[in-house]
Amino acid sequence: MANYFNTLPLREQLAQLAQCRFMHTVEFADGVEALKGKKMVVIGCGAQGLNQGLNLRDSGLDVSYALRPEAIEQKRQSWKNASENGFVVGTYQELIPTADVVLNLTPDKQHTSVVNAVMPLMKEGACLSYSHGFNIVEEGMKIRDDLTVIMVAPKCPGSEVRAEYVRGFGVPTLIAVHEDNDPKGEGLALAKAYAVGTGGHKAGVLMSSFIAEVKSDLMGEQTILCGMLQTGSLLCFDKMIEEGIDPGYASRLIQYGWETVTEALKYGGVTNMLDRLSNPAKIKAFDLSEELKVIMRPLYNKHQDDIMSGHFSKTMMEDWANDDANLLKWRAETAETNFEKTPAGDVEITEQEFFDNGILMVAMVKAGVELAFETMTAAGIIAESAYYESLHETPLIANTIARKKLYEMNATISDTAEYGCYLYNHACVPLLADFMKGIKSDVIGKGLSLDDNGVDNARLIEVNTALRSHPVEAVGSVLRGYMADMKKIV
Ligand SMILES: NC(=O)C1=CN([C@@H]2O[C@H](COP(=O)(O)OP(=O)(O)OC[C@H]3O[C@@H](n4cnc5c(N)ncnc54)[C@H](OP(=O)(O)O)[C@@H]3O)[C@@H](O)[C@H]2O)C=CC1
Ligand SMILES: CC[C@](O)(C(C)=O)C(=O)O
Ligand SMILES: [Mg+2]
Ligand SMILES: [Mg+2]
Repeated sequence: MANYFNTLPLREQLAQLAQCRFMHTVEFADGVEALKGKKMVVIGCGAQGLNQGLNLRDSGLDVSYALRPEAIEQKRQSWKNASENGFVVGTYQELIPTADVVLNLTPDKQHTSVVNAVMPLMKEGACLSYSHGFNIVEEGMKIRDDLTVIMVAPKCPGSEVRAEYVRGFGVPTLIAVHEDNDPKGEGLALAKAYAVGTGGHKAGVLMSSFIAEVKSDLMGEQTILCGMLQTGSLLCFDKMIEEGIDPGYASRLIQYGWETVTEALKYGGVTNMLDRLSNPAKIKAFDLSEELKVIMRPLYNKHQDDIMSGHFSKTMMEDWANDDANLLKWRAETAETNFEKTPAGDVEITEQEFFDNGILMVAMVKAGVELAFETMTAAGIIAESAYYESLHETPLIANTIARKKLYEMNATISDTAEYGCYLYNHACVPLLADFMKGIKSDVIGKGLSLDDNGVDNARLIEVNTALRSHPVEAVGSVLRGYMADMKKIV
């Protein structure tokens, strides 16, 4: 198997990367009809498997779970997830031959072996679905000619796929049909019905390609979504301790601060997040973020370049072949960091205080969102896709940190995202060492504490104009217009 993307001529690579069309509500008028009465068999019952399955069943579809024998015999968590929720559970041999649609929701690392095991059992003309195209794009998996291959990729963690559905909404979703595998021309109808079944159509569906999804998903998760939040958490915590802030307060400010400041981002973009600060604090956050962008831009470019060239996937696959040695080591190291080991203190922080005392966190989010968006679009990824993979998903990942710190984030995201997050973190911490030397508790921990909130009018207008005219704000305000039913979290 060879990297599929790298086998394509440049013009085809560019065409696939640029594939992105926002789908209109009327295109989902048939609801889940294309899947009604069809047997959907999910392989794996983890973060995406369980939550997508619950939504699909609540949308009136027939869902069951095929698990590997050891998971059933040992009554593993996947078995508990499926059976305690009342789903039929069986082996591949029992369930795959009955399936009209097989949903491969196992970790990316397992896709080649899982697909090789289930493909011979799949009935003629059935459909194989993924929620991330790594196996097809980066590993070059070849699927039997009679099978339809689709992708329905929610742009958020599995827990939020369920939470948003239960709130009556959904999460933005990318759908695609693998052009090498659409023998009956029904891939799009199946993918649309699946997106409706998970609730995705209420938040916005992009008709994309396997390639555009993979190259943007990897970039978002490694940089702003997970890498930046992890790096920011560790650096901000250590700085506060160095500055004599109470550890319990510092821990709480970060653990819940990402969620609070990015809630403002979710509702009104970077502009609204910075508008929540006083005028002097806004100018300070803006200046810090401009400085951060200059320092971090080469790192964002490197991540995007390594993703495009296949270097990232090659090195991660080497780690897979080495029993995840790096992943497991980095996971254990993260558990030992000061931030992870310090429980949030029993101290009240008001919603506004998270902004006032977290100016650096706001600056980091702004810098990360804008850099990720700028880097993705410069690489040929369309603005809508880049928006979902940067600004839109950041609050959804921040929510996981509020639950149980970095542990929860890294447990909830895919192993692929977790691996990329550590790579970014290891490169970004030393990169920001000098910058952090100049940081004091006025921008993280205590707030500016000014007697006078006066600012220079011309400078404030300059900052406001720059904020509002960034391209992520333009596409964001259009896309958020489609998400009017989005529910408040904090
Ligand atoms: N995590 C997320 O939020 C997102 C994930 N995705 C994509 O969704 C897919 C699933 O990821 P995610 O939900 O994180 O996965 P998880 O790690 O949460 O779940 C994996 C499931 O697969 C089972 N599994 C593991 N190894 C094997 C194997 N060799 N054979 C069969 N089953 C196996 C596990 O059960 P057991 O070990 O008990 O057998 C478990 O139930 C990936 O393609 C990922 O990129 C897309 C968007 C977001
Ligand atoms: C942010 C990581 C993600 O891509 C996701 C939840 O969308 C993943 O792979 O987990
Ligand atoms: Mg993703
Ligand atoms: Mg991902």
